[in-house]
Amino acid sequence: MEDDGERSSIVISLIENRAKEVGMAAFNLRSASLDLSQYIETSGSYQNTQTLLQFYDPMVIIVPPNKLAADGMGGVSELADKFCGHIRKVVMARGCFDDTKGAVLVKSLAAKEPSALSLETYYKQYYLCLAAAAATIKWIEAEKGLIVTNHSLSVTFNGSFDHMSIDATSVHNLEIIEPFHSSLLGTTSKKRSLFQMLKTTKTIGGTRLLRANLLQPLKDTETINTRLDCLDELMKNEQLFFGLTQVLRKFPKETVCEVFDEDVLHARVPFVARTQQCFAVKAGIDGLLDIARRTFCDTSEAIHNLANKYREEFGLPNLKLSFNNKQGFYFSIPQKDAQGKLTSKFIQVPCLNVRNKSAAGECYIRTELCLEALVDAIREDVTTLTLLAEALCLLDMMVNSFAQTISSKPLDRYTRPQFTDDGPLAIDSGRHPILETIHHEFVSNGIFISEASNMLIVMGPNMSGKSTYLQQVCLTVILAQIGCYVPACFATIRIVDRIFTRMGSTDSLESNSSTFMTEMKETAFIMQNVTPRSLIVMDELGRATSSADGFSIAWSCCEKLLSIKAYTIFATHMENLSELATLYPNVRILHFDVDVLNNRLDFKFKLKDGPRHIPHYGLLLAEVAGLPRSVIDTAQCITSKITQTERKRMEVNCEQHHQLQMIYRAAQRLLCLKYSSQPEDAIRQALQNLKESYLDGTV
Ligand SMILES: Nc1ncnc2c1ncn2[C@@H]1O[C@H](COP(=O)(O)OP(=O)(O)OP(=O)(O)O)[C@@H](O)[C@H]1O
Repeated sequence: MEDDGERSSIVISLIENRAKEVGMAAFNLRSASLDLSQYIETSGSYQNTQTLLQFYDPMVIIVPPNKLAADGMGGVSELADKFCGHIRKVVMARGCFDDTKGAVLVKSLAAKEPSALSLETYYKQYYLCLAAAAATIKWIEAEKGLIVTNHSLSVTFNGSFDHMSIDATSVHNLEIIEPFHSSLLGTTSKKRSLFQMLKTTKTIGGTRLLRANLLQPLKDTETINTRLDCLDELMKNEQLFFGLTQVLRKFPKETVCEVFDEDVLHARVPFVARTQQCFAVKAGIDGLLDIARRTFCDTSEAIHNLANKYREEFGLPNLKLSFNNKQGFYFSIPQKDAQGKLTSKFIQVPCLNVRNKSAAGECYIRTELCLEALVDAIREDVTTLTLLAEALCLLDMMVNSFAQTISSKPLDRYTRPQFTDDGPLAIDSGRHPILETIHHEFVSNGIFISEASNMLIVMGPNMSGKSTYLQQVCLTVILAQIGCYVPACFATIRIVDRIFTRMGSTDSLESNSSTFMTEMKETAFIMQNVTPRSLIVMDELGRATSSADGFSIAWSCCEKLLSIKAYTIFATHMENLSELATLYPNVRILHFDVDVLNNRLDFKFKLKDGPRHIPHYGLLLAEVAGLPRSVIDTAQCITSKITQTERKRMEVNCEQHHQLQMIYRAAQRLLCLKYSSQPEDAIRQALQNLKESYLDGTV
């Protein structure tokens, strides 16, 4: 690769969509590498993009032509201007930002396809950075005469540097933005998503910020804690909370609507649109505009009066007064009515029409002048205004969403979470934030997962609450990392940098994949992208193929995940998987408590320690679902024979490894005490208790 001795060797392309999602492609000419990033911009001043630009310090920034965003913000093009003191800005036509071409280029040029794009769906999801890649490569080829040969480019994909990354599948599985349309709880009522639950914001900016935060929670403990401090203050100081709620309700209206009339809306019907445009600026702002507006109203009224007069005078009840942008007002009369009745008087309409049109034209010109004057007046303060708008959006999210949600629950239902960099993920009496609002007797469950015990295997019959629990833990972490209280008595969270989920079992017709292939592709994606700070939840991995293969895949995936420090929760029906705990002391087995009464399962939804064998729960549930008795009897016979020998072998194994497990459990308790904020006396006592239970063999 050529090095022309320039200070920087990085070429960046930037593009954004209307939802303020930004795609960036950073090409390093020296190292022949391409970094792709795509993230949602959470601030009007493009803080995320600025951080990345500072990080890369590019020599060229390529942007599409400037187009004011819907909210009047300048967009990435204007941002590039800011950075262009010493950097060259290049504007390339939108057509050069071609995501399909970008995807083809990345696939063919990359030495190794970036694992983050290993699923076809991710090529669709990350279309913006692929569009940026197409523009970057085109510019490099044309301007630098540099041709990248096939399979030689090192391509990496980053989400955003400062945020937790949640892939699209997990956003769907966790029902963060949209709920599944399921009939959970035996009702057909539409379940809400986390976004819908929290969407009590009052401004569009606040709602957008909330959505962006849920899709990209924070990773920076300081910012999260600052938000939580604000929330503490709001929860303590009722007057402040209600005061801010009131002010926020009025604020945007008072400032924005000093000049413009808030009731004036965009309209499609031509005459209504013309009227709305004439009345966009409030009366009293511009004298000449008021006069032009009066003329417009007078001529419009005169035309309507004339139509009424002609109807009566010439006996034309079917005379219709219409309007279009080209002709203005015009009469239409059915031909049979018009014959022999029309006189030259009808010519008067065009005269009124011309006056009406010119009055509207005058209104437009004056309105534009008012708009320019307004823009001039605020131009100097635009940076301050942008910051103010950002602060207002944040305040809207904190007050109207977070504080409002928490305060609408009974006292102490939500608590402030704590954070560590390498401590456990510990939640006491956690609840599912959405299901607990629907289900009045929702049973709380905790979690303790640490580096000494970084995998939980959760077992239990169907319908015992496994999937709900997995979703609950992830949603709690997300809530904590956006700076909100969480539905639990206590929570301490190791900052999570990625959440991965493998749940559900739907075929992907779109990508022509079977249930099993979809499952495997998603699992491969997790294995390739997992980091030591990830939280992984897997629901019944390996059930979509033959039981032996499914089991071996589940087992080996667990082994792979155990070798890194990521925290994994694995829900399964495969009882044999509990044997992992006999080989790996950092695996902990839990089960959902269920009683069997008169051949019926009584679900307790309470998570308990250790494995528990419930004989033939699948058959019991199948019977409830209506499978014929004879079929159930035969199945019962077969399954007893298979499981008897298997159970004996497992029990022997368990006993042998009891001692090792005890050591690990003691280590876990010690780790817990290390991060405990209890007074010294209490910790001494806990250590003493631990010693005694260890000696008794009851840890
Ligand atoms: N903690 C809880 N408290 C009260 N009800 C719960 C709780 N957890 C789950 N439920 C109820 O149980 C139903 C089934 O839960 P869930 O789907 O999580 O079970 P599952 O064990 O994953 O089942 P399967 O193995 O068949 O997928 C939920 O729809 C909910 O109504």
